[in-house]
Amino acid sequence: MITKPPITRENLIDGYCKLGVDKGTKIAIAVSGGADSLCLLLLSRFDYKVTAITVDHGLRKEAAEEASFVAALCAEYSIPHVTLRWQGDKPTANLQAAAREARYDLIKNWCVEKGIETVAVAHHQDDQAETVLLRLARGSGVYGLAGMAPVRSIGQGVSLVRPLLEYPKESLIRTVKDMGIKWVEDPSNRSEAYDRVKIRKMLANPPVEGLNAARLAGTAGRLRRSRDALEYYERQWLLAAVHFYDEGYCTVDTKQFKDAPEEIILRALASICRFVSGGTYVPRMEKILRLYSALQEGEFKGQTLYGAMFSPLSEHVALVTREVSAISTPVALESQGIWDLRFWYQAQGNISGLTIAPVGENGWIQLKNIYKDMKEFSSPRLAILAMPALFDGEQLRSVPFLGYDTLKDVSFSFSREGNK
Ligand SMILES: Nc1ncnc2c1ncn2[C@@H]1O[C@H](COP(=O)(O)OP(=O)(O)OP(=O)(O)O)[C@@H](O)[C@H]1O
Repeated sequence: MITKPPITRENLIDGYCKLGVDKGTKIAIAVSGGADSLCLLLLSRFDYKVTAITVDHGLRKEAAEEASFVAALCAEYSIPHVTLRWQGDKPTANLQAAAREARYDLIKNWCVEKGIETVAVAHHQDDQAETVLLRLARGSGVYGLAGMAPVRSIGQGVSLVRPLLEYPKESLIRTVKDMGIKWVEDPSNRSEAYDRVKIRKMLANPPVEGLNAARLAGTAGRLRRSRDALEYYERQWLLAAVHFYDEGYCTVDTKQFKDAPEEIILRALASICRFVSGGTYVPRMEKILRLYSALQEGEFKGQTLYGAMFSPLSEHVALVTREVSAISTPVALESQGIWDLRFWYQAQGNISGLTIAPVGENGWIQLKNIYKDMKEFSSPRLAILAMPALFDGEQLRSVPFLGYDTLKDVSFSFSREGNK
């Protein structure tokens, strides 16, 4: 039996420190009201400037009560607390994943507003072990089996940290019990409708000796190091082979495919797709392999993957641009927002009636009528087609990246979104 380390204030400080979070830092702690997140909150409050955040997803009738429970507990301990609500229509498919994404988004936006750069969540060793088994069941490789990251960016300069990943749930419960604190039990944690719950039950009675949470989490830790090493070499390859442009496209030197390990190139291609299309997904391996062989054979004119389009630019250079048809239809311009998941913008002045859309063929024709020589733009045509532009109805009014602007009473700025 592997002994379980107790979680104390001191070793939590060590844990935060390993994740690059110094003592005294402002931290937002995501607190559901369960034993794990209460443990994290109550042990962090002495050495960090903590604010507790509870998200009410509006999906269970008890959620509002749970948020009030956390608020009351925080008031008792003089800890600042805020409840954020997930408003608007909820999807019917993949509700759990959508709720998680919405939760991180709400928390991130709140942190950006308050100038907080660190969000802590209370995932623990048992969660990590379950994640590894779930991913094994889906055929993951090194990247997935490395489990949940101890630290990762969630965009706009905000990091998500998981300082409890090495601690078993049992020790967190023990700590909260010792404090004499009650907590909330989420009923979905028991519902056998979820694969995670089935795996949890299996781990409570492992069919093979050694198939326990500590071992599985240990394996995830080792694979995380392997993954870090692969990412290091992927970055080196990207630096040598790819030129990324702020306008949201890139060029790839296909000569650099030679001699590089396939794993590195496949990962790099996935990163390129994410950069160009703004998504956070990892494209399916078979699809990346198909793209890779097309690139090697030089047969990739207009080949698309996850909203990124690959086209030959010259003999050994591939141009990767955002697939215009994958961009949603024009959206009304607001005073600030994120467009196409790729660009963050801010607009001031008389913006009513204006929309944002890609330049597209319509905008291109209008640009051609204005500029006699389109070659004066350094970006290739396919990249220009996907650039953000402002329209008044069908009329092109501004393409900030090209310096084209007819909106005298509107000031406008674009930058790449978050960490991309
Ligand atoms: N409603 C919530 N409000 C604030 N924080 C939450 C909420 N739900 C979960 N969290 C945070 O996320 C941590 C993990 O919770 P949980 O395992 O339920 O979430 P998840 O990441 O969506 O789940 P899964 O483990 O299924 O991926 C909690 O310990 C807590 O820090």
